[in-house]
Parts: sequence; C-alpha cells; structure tokens
Amino acid sequence: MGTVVDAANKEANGSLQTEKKVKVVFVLGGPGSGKGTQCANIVQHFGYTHLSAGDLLRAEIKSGSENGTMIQNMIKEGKIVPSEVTIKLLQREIKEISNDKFLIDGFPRNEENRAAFESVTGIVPEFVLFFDCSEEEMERRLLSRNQGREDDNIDTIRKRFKVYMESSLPVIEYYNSKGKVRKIDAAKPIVEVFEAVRAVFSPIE
Ligand SMILES: Nc1ncnc2c1ncn2[C@@H]1O[C@H](COP(=O)(O)OP(=O)(O)OP(=O)(O)O)[C@@H](O)[C@H]1O
Ligand SMILES: Nc1ccn([C@@H]2O[C@H](COP(=O)(O)O)[C@@H](O)[C@H]2O)c(=O)n1
Ligand SMILES: [Mg+2]
Repeated sequence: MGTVVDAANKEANGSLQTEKKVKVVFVLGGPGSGKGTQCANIVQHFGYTHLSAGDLLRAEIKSGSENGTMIQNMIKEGKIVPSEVTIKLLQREIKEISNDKFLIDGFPRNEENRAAFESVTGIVPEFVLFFDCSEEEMERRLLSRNQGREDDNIDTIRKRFKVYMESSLPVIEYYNSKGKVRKIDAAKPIVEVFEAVRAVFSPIE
C-alpha cells in the first residue's frame, strides 16, 4: 500500500496530514496492445478503478484548460506530456475517488514520469502488468480502432512506437529488474488475454 498526502490539508494543519492508503497497479505496453480493453475487464472482475493517463489528458483538452493546446500538440506528435501535468491529473482522481485500488494505464511512460510520480506521491506500484505485443499487430489494431482519436493515423502511430521503444520500454525494464513485472502475451484474442490477466489478479484478491 502507498499513501497520498493531501498537500492542501498539510499546509492548513501544519504537521497534521490526511493520508489515503492506496494499492496501485501500473498497466503498461505499446500503443494498441490492449491496455484499455483489459482494464475494463479487470474493473468488472476485481473492483479496481481504471485511470488512463491518456484519457485524463484528452479530457483536460476538452475542458478548455490552459494546458489544453500544449497537451493536444504533444499528443498529435506522440510526445510525452511533462510529468507535473499528468501527475496532477492522476493525483486528483486518486484523492477524489473513494476506492483504494487503482489501475494506472499508460503511466509511467518515461523515466521522468516514473521518478516524479514516486517522489510526489510516495506510491510504489504493487506490480506492473505488461502487455507484450508485436508492432505489426498493434499497428493493425490502431488503424482499425475507429474511436476518432487524432493520434490513430500512421504518421503519429510511428512516432508513438518510437517513443515507446526509446522511453517506455526502459521503464518496464527498470521494474523488471525489481521483480515487479507480470508479462502477458497480448497478441492473443481478447478472451485469452483476459484469462492470463485473471491468473495474475486472482492470487492477490
Ligand atoms: N487481444 C486483442 N485482439 C484483437 N483486438 C484487440 C485486442 N485487444 C484490444 N483490441 C482492439 O485493439 C484496439 C486497441 O485496444 P486498446 O484501446 O485497448 O489499446 P491500448 O493499449 O489502450 O491503446 P492506446 O495505448 O493507444 O490507448 C481496440 O480497437 C480494441 O478493441
Ligand atoms: N503518461 C502519459 C500517457 C499518455 N500521454 C500522451 O497521450 C497519448 C495517448 O496515450 P494513450 O495511453 O491513450 O495511448 C500519448 O501518445 C502521449 O502523447 C502522455 O504524454 N503521458
Ligand atoms: Mg488506451
């Protein structure tokens, strides 16, 4: 279990801190590997709350936030938004939602994300669920996703794959060196992938 310190409360009350104990699982894997699809299944069967960093950033654009244009440009280019922006959005959700079990999907995406989240929140993930899938299959899925995402075009998809290889895989390797990675063969059909996911979550329930 990690803790989130309520900074505003800490300020108002001096040393008095309000803390919320939470269990966090990071859900990582390449673009189109099936993170969102499987998170929906985990929510249904194991009672976690799903927080997708990408979804939170897209909602921030829609909300008309002052960071909206910057975020939109980064997403179009497949680049990683500065950690402070994404962490603020994640922290707000973790504090406001009454659940104590969270799947954090698509985060941390690079070393900066990883280190900043750990130092700001003090949360260490229980484990990392890693969806392993070939680029060929991920590209096929993204090009037929049809959800109107501005980054599901071949130019941006190639940029996202490059960022994934160069910046995100090293984070997965970092957690692997700590024995925290649960690797799933994500190239299989959805139902079979979930059977493997279920086997990871069942023993900890
Ligand atoms: N195992 C699977 N087999 C075939 N298609 C799949 C599988 N898992 C997911 N899909 C489909 O692939 C597309 C991408 O899946 P999903 O949105 O879950 O990926 P993601 O990892 O969240 O991607 P992103 O990082 O871009 O958000 C969706 O259209 C989804 O229905
Ligand atoms: N930690 C993150 C997560 C996402 N982004 C940006 O959002 C894009 C879409 O993310 P998905 O997980 O929904 O595929 C991604 O390509 C990044 O531009 C981010 O900056 N940081
Ligand atoms: Mg997704």
